[in-house]
Amino acid sequence: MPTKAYFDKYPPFPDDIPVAQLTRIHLSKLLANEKTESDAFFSASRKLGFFLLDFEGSEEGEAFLKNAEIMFDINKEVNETDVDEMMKYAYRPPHSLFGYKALGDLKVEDGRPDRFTFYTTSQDDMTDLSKPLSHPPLIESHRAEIKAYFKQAHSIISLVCSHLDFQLHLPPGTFASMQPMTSPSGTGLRMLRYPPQPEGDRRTSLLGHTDIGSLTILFNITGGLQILLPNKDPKDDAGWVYVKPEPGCAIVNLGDAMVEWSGGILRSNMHRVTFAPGEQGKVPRYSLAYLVRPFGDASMKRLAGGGSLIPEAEEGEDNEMNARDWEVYKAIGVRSGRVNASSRGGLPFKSEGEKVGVGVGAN
Ligand SMILES: O=C(O)CCC(=O)C(=O)O
Ligand SMILES: [Fe+2]
Repeated sequence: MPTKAYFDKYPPFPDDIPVAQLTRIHLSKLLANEKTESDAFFSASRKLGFFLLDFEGSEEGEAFLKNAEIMFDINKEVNETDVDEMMKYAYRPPHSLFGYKALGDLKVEDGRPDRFTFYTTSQDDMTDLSKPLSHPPLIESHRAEIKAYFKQAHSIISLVCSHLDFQLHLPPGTFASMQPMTSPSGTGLRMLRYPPQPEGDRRTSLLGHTDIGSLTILFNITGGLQILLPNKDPKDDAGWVYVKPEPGCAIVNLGDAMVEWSGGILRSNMHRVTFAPGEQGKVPRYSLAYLVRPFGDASMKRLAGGGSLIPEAEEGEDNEMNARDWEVYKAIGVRSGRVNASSRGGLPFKSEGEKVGVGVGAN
């Protein structure tokens, strides 16, 4: 989340509600290759698939926080622009998630409409890898800052990936090579706005899901994000707990691509957004999600072999699709209700070089 100055603009998160216990990982310690921090990061990536990444105390991290604040300012303005104007830039799911999503375009679990809007920019577009997409003037006038944000976020992701390589005994650069900035991908920066909900009619705004891509860096200031605790039923409200936003930190989570590549060792955990708790529920909620997707032609097969700790796939177990086709397949499945999202991965794992033969997707 941005710095304390931005938190001070909002009512406080209540201190008397249960919250998820996320491990706090420090960017500065990952940059310094501290083994205990790397181990803690890996453990959180397997057990919960969510952790807090603290940017304070690192020059790179603090520059990123500053730019995140600029993104929050843009978020507020773009999502508060007149809806008729924004509909000129509407997104086109399932093939493109870039652009504007109007209020209520998606459904929550019980079939009622969602309660949020978003505007998503494409990394390829903003870094000049693809031909420019059309945007409202506000976004056009901030291309330089958005491009800088993509570069900063991608550099952080590459660092996280280098620790995954180390932990899984993969050659350096393996995970980063699945999502370089130089190859076209569906990677985007999503600016989300959740209007306050009327008292007496409060419910889920964004349905429970796992992220399709590899990694997400999420900033928010007010609460509302909830994660499903491991081994809990998504239909049971008691299994969902709020994540408390912390100044100077992002919430980082792993997505389904990581489960595919790691043969189920890494975890992609269900999460959803509901009304913000306490006084925070009375104000609009903004969040900022950098959603990393593998490059379009990337293989979704396991990164097994060559001494890695990832178990080899059994006959027929490997995912034969490339990332582009797999993402469309999954997006259509989720929208049509063919696929019910569930937390995946976090499977048992032997770190002493002895591999365990386990299937992908078991919970
Ligand atoms: O708005 C949030 O806090 C979460 C957004 C999210 O989970 C997503 O866009 O995938
Ligand atoms: Fe998500």
